[in-house]
Amino acid sequence: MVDTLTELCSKLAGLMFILGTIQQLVPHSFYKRIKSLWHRLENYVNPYVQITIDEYSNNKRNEVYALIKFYLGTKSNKDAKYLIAEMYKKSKSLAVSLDDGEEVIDEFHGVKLKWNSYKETFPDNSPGGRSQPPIEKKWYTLTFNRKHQDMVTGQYLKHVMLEGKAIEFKNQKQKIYSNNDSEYWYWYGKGMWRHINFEHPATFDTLAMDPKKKEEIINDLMAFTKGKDYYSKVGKAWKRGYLLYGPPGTGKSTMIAAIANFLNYDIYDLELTSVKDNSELKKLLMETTSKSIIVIEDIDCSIDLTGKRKKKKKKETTNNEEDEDSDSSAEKESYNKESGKLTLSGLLNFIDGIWSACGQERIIIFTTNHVDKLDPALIRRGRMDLHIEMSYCKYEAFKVLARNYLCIETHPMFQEIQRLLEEVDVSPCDVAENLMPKNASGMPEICLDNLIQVLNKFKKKARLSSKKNKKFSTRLFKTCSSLKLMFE
Ligand SMILES: Nc1ncnc2c1ncn2[C@@H]1O[C@H](COP(=O)(O)OP(=O)(O)OP(=O)(O)O)[C@@H](O)[C@H]1O
Ligand SMILES: [Mg+2]
Repeated sequence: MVDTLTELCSKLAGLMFILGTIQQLVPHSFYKRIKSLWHRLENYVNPYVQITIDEYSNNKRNEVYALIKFYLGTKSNKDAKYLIAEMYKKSKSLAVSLDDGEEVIDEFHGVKLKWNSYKETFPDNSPGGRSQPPIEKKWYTLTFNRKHQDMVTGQYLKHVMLEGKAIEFKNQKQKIYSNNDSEYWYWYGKGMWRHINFEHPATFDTLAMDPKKKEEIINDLMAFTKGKDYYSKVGKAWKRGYLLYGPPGTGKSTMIAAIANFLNYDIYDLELTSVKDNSELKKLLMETTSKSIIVIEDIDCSIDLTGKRKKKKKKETTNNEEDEDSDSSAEKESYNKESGKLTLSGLLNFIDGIWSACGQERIIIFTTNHVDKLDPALIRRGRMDLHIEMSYCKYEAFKVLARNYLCIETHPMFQEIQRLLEEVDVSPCDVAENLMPKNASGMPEICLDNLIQVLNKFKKKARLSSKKNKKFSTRLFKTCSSLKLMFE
């Protein structure tokens, strides 16, 4: 069969030569007719088109090849007999791909497409190359009928790329980035972000909080990830802001880890105190990727934004231009004229300025222990779309912790714990700490009893401090009354 085809091709090449000669001898219109007849004959004999995708192009790894490899990995399980399982450096699990010489038939919109995998090895003839292992050349070919060429190049290959990217993303290990000190990247020429693999075990299942609130957050996240078309329809950048607030140890950082694991997003942990000025903040933002969470922890401690705003308000008041709407005043501000400083307006631009739209699918999270200290402009809806209060541990949250730490759903001692949790403010962190088995026996009763004792101590402390507060306020009241009498 191959021999016959080779013979046919050489005959067609001969005909081509004859056609070239005819072009010079016959009138143009006649030549055009012969040419169209020729094309029809050519399509009849060989109606197939073949596209080759090499593993390397211009000495660089071809990204398209890598994406096709991911795509074919999912298709190959049904058709191909010989597969290769590989563990990529960046991958969470084993990736399966076609072995050399294998073939897969794919179908798209009812059209059959044939993929083949090839490998060739040859010795390295470069100077000193003899001692090196042989050079490997790998490539895929995609064969399809010529009449589907537009569909294949227009739609099918786009579909393969998108699917390949989705599989690559799902398999990729998550990373957590932290920003380098500006001097570090200036002098050492390193990037602005440093990263390590992110391997936090927190999930929404292990997060102790009110189940209704948890469901709301999960629904919000799911709507966000599926909202590409919606965001573009309403003309909004595809990003969402969350403000997590609450006392220490209530799970704000744990929530961030759970969100990252739920969405499989990378985390950019932005340390504002290491950022020199607004332009550096802008550069940092531009270096973040899509499908990521930008986190600013303890935003109230990171930068004295409120102080600067207060100064401005004072100035405005003296000018008799007091503006009650702090939000709009913040947006207008170009105060401080302190170019070379990180300012509130810089941060607001970071969140929703024009350059915040330079990537897609991004979540920005602020955490704070003191929500009342924050400038209203910073956390208004639209910037921080969802305000999530992480509160003290109540009974529902305790049950999640008991399941996590002791593997129990219920216990007779739960009743007393429920009663105590209604009376005292204790963080999930403190509850979790007391549920951890402290000896080898790991008996749940010991841990629960331990927790009850601690809760009782909290209760006693709370009672004492409320008594002290009462005494103090009575004394204050008395002093004020006597002062009032004196002045009257
Ligand atoms: N809601 C929670 N669900 C599960 N574990 C929690 C929760 N809250 C706290 N923990 C446990 O307590 C530890 C501390 O919690 P975390 O660091 O998330 O608190 P935080 O609110 O970020 O505190 P801070 O305000 O001090 O930063 C976590 O490692 C986790 O084990
Ligand atoms: Mg924290």
